[in-house]
Amino acid sequence: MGRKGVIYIADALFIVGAAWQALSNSVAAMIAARTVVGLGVGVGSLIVPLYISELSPPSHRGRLVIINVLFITFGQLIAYALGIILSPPTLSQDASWRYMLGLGGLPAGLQAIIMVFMPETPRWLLQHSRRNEAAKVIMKAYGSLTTREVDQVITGIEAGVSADTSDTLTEKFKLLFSVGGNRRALTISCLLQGLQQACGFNSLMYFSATIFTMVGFENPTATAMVVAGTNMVATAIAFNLIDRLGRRRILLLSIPGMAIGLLLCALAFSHLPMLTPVTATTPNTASITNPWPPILILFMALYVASYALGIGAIPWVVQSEFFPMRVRGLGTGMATATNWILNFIVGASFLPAVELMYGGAAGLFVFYALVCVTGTVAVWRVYPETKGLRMEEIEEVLREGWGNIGKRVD
Ligand SMILES: O[C@H]1[C@H](O)[C@@H](O)[C@H](O)[C@@H](O)[C@H]1O
Repeated sequence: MGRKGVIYIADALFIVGAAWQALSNSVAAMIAARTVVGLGVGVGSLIVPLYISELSPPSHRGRLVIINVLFITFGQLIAYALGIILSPPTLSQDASWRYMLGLGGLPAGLQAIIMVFMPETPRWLLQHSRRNEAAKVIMKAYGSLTTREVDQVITGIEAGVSADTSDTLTEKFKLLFSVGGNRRALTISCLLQGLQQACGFNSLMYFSATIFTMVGFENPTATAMVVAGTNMVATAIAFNLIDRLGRRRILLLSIPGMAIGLLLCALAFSHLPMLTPVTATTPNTASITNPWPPILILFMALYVASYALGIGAIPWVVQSEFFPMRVRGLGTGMATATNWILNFIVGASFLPAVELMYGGAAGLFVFYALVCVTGTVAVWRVYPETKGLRMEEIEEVLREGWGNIGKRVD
């Protein structure tokens, strides 16, 4: 079917799911429709970074994968903006949510149209013995290469392809877990993806409007755009920094930065009279004279910016370049699954945790800060700097142990 085929499937799931949500008239239909969209999210978030990394020349791979994250954060910002624009009085209560959910199919439709003009990846073409087409795609994607250089790239890809196609899934699992370098690549990728979610960032993405209602903002959705906007701007900055500063250094600055931001948010929460998430349907006007709400926004922006500069984008880059070709599909699949499982747990536990935990939101943010502190130690222990290394050299670094930890490679 090819990588493009799988992208079309993801797009179809988004379009059908979005239309179904917009037209649904019962909770059961809505759950079914959201499940379809959920499948689209799962398929899309695995295949798109893989497509990008297989198509891009090694020197640009990291930054091109971050462009994908940049567009995700842009989409999140647009979603918030549409939430404001389409709400009553612009549209009636019933029409507003139908349009919001239905419009979710639009970017997928656009992507499907653009994909018609995009090539298959050289790797897939070589897997299907379409050498001439693969050479053309490489020429186009890599820029100016001589025929000899193109041949070299093809030989490199073919070596991986032939090993890959002859392995069964069980063999791949065995390879992934029994070969030290692969196991280490898997540990690091899953650790980073897990940390990206367990730090609680998406509880802000999903519930910041609820949080701002709880502490008394009159226009909580507009305020929540600060979170989505900061996330996008800082991801754009990460795009420029990643190859210059090095991933390890960025991570070891950004994760402690997040812990500080979270603790400061907890401090702000403890000074705010808060409604519970359940009763917070109308703003808590009692706290409007309190100086802490704007301070809370500032602290949240610090947390979000620290997140987006490092752990928000880097795990996607790492998983696309740490695995040797032979186990890349399986390895990136497991790391992506780790991301979404923890995303689900954080999303589903946020409201009950605020309600039930000691200290409410403040307590929960202290917990997230502890996750960040543990994460900093784990990254410091196992993540080697790979700045400026080619993918084969990264394999070399992880073959014997956790690599050149803490040493500069430039
Ligand atoms: O890399 C992305 C990005 O940071 C998004 O803002 C976040 O919502 C996703 O969970 C994450 O995977």
